[in-house]
Amino acid sequence: MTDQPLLSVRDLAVEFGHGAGVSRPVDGVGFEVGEREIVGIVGESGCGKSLTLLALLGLLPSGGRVVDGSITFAGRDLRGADPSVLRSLRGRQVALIPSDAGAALNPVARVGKQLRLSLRTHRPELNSQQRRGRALDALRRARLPRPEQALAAYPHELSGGMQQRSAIALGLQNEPMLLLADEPTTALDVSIQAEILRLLVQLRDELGTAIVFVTHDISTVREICDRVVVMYAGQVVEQGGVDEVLTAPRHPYTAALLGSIPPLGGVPPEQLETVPGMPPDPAAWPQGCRFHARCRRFAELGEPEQCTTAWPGSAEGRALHVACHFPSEADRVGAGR
Ligand SMILES: Nc1ncnc2c1ncn2[C@@H]1O[C@H](COP(=O)(O)OP(=O)(O)OP(=O)(O)O)[C@@H](O)[C@H]1O
Repeated sequence: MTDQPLLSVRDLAVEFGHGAGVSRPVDGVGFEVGEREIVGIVGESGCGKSLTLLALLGLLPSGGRVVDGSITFAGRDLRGADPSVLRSLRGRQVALIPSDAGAALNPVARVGKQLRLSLRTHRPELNSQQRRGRALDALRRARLPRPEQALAAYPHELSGGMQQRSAIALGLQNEPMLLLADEPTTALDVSIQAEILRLLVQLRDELGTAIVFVTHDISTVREICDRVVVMYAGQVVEQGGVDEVLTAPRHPYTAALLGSIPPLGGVPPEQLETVPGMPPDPAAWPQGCRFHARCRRFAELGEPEQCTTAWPGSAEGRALHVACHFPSEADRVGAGR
């Protein structure tokens, strides 16, 4: 790995709306991704994970805009980049795999045609025979069992798992440096989910592609990621190496998320605890630590005033970082809720 991270995001903020109706669902997010690294972004629904990914590629939904921060990819400033630069980057150096393969694949075009069209855009130097060969290679790499048949198939003729493998092949055939995967397995059966996760790790090992993996399920982070970024209410509350953060979470929110998944060995789903309460609204973020109203430690400590008045710090850069006024030194799963 070089000294410079492949991707560096600092103080990223995204807003929607205007005047009194403004909301800021991403509010000061910072993290880095090194070459060949798999970084998981985890947090409950609505905490800003997807918008963070979309902002990196200039793909925010209409009305959304980046209002603060910097995005540096392979030494280039992406925040200030021209839309044409971002367009040529997408699919060539950075690929996005959405949760629903249907959104990545065109339903009315055969898989092979879609792969070849993308190659024609990003690799104009290849002739049609080379494009076909390369498309076939991409499907083989994505471990489609009958790649020739898949080339000739329409997406609806493939199973959900095979569609997702085709979407991964489409994303990876140009050998991008970075793959952004937004909940890439949620639409799939549990056994297929595990296969797709294994596939992503294999592809990183074979091609050296760094991966940012967005999920609300912290157990998948444990399986495939090197580092984890925990988001809550538009901010990063804890980040660091997976082993460190997931075995000894320092932020009460991380501990609560870990308490809401089955321990290894499993318990019946009805006995699982979720994080009690609801996340706040991005149009009216609470003052101080945004988690305080749901934080067991805040209650146990007698509701310290600083938790309700002061944001506990920023979580930037690679170093293990926790944004809490009262972090655990060596918390254990569930102990900090
Ligand atoms: N198009 C939009 N206009 C206004 N606000 C939006 C828009 N899209 C998202 N938001 C707001 O941003 C918040 C974060 O959305 P985002 O999709 O990034 O969450 P997420 O963490 O990826 O959740 P999930 O796991 O459900 O996908 C949402 O809760 C919503 O309040």
